[in-house]
Amino acid sequence: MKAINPTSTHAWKSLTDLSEEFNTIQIKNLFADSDRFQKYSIQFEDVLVDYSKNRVSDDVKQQLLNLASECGLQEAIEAMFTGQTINGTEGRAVLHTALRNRSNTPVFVDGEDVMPAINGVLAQMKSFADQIQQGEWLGYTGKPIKHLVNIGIGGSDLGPVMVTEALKPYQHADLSIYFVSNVDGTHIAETLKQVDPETTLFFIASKTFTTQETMTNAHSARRWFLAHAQDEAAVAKHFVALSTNAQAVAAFGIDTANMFAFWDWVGGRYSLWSAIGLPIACAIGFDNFEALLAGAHSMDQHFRTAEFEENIPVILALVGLWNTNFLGATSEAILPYDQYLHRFAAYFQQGNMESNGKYVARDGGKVNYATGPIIWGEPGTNGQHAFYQLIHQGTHLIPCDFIAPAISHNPVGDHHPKLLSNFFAQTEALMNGKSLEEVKSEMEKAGKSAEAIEKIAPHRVFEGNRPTNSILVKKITPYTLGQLIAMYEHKIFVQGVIWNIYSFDQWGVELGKVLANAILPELESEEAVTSHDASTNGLINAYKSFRKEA
Ligand SMILES: O=P(O)(O)OC[C@H]1O[C@](O)(CO)[C@@H](O)[C@@H]1O
Repeated sequence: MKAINPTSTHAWKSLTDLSEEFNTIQIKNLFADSDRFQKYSIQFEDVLVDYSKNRVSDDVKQQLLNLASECGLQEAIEAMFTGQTINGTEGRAVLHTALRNRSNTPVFVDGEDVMPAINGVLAQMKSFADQIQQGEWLGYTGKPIKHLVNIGIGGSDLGPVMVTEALKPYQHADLSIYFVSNVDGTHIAETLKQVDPETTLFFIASKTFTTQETMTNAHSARRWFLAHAQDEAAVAKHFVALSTNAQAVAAFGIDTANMFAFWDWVGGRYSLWSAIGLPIACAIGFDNFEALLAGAHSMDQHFRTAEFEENIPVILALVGLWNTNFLGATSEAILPYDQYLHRFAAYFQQGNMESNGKYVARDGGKVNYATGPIIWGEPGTNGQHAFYQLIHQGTHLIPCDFIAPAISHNPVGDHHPKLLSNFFAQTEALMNGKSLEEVKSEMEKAGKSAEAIEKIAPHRVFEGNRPTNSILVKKITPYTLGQLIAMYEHKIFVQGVIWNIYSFDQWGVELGKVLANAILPELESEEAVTSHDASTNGLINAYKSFRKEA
């Protein structure tokens, strides 16, 4: 992959010039072009992406496309899909696309086709998920499994949580699923209160099988289980491992026959397509898991082959980059108008921020431009009654992605048209705003006094001109969900390429882990610590003093 400082490109300079005009240009005025919606929206199968409500013109779009070319995007895409070592700091390929490569064409890493191994694990997953779904996998007292408990954190948690929540309508009626991630004992304790050891299956999900939180929760689950089962041999019926580390799985006491493998070229936050997806397959059935893979594969094909100007992930990435690097946005909100997608923003908080939250460029120098934005969001309409105030009238420019299905899984009364009317209204309001004149005239019509109008009217003005993308899908199915996830994954990839950073490592999470491991033994004794700065010493010593009263 080319290592190019994007600010040294011709396109970056042109975009900088254009940004002077586009910092103040009114999006609503751009709609004087009656073809704007057609020109600035892309439909791929049942996914429609409308990016027309952005401060984007033909010139801006052209320069963004030039930027992508100058930064070697096409070569970078091919490098990823063909298994080249694009994770430069860990010396690894990045092949979540191979995990869902339904065309089954060979994909080589170091001269070896990875597809047979992928297909082998998928077959193992199918056989296991079928047994769970059909009530054939029996616990130590001969009863079928009813409760699925995934123990994992980060990428070994967020993907399966988000997908099983999003696809709840597809979940087997006799199965319930729980997720334990936090090392806070409350998480495992409250979960174990809800399940029965005779009918519970634990998935210990960890790429490394060394993560402190996961191992601590896994040991607690094992102790709890053995306190009931009183038989080590029963562990094999109730614990499976999803990992790349067979040695650590065996050391934990899980038979490697109950291990579902994946590989170092699967990044944690891109791993739901791998064995990490086993709880998904068990909850919604393997056919539905395969449909999820197929949806992602279709988006992969679109991403790899569509012209950049008609390429959804590329366009979303470029528009996001325009907002971040040229129009001053520092965060992006993901706002699904679908209750089932309530963990979607949290999922991409890791996906995006762990990938592109980096200030070191590929050559080891410090970047001189903004990289990954802060990602956040909640489902509409809840967010409207919480933080939309700031999006509409705050001092920060916050580009928003609105996501909604046209068809609800729960067509109760008029809930869905009401939900969607809010979606459409918000994007319109964010763009159009409301002028002082409009407010004054409304207040006059409502019979307000001149004094009240003078005092209150400015507070009721909306500047508007807030950029939004609208992503409308026909229905949230396993297939379309796979498409949406892959769409955002590739958006992150494109931005990482242009920002000239390594999107697939996560060194920034290491320091805190190391320091916590150093502090843990210091918490054992009651003696005051003096080994840190005054604040950290003070806090540790206050903790030791408070806990005496426990
Ligand atoms: O699957 P593992 O190895 O337990 O790691 C869990 C998570 O921890 C991280 O390494 C961050 O600490 C994530 O990238 C990863 O998804």
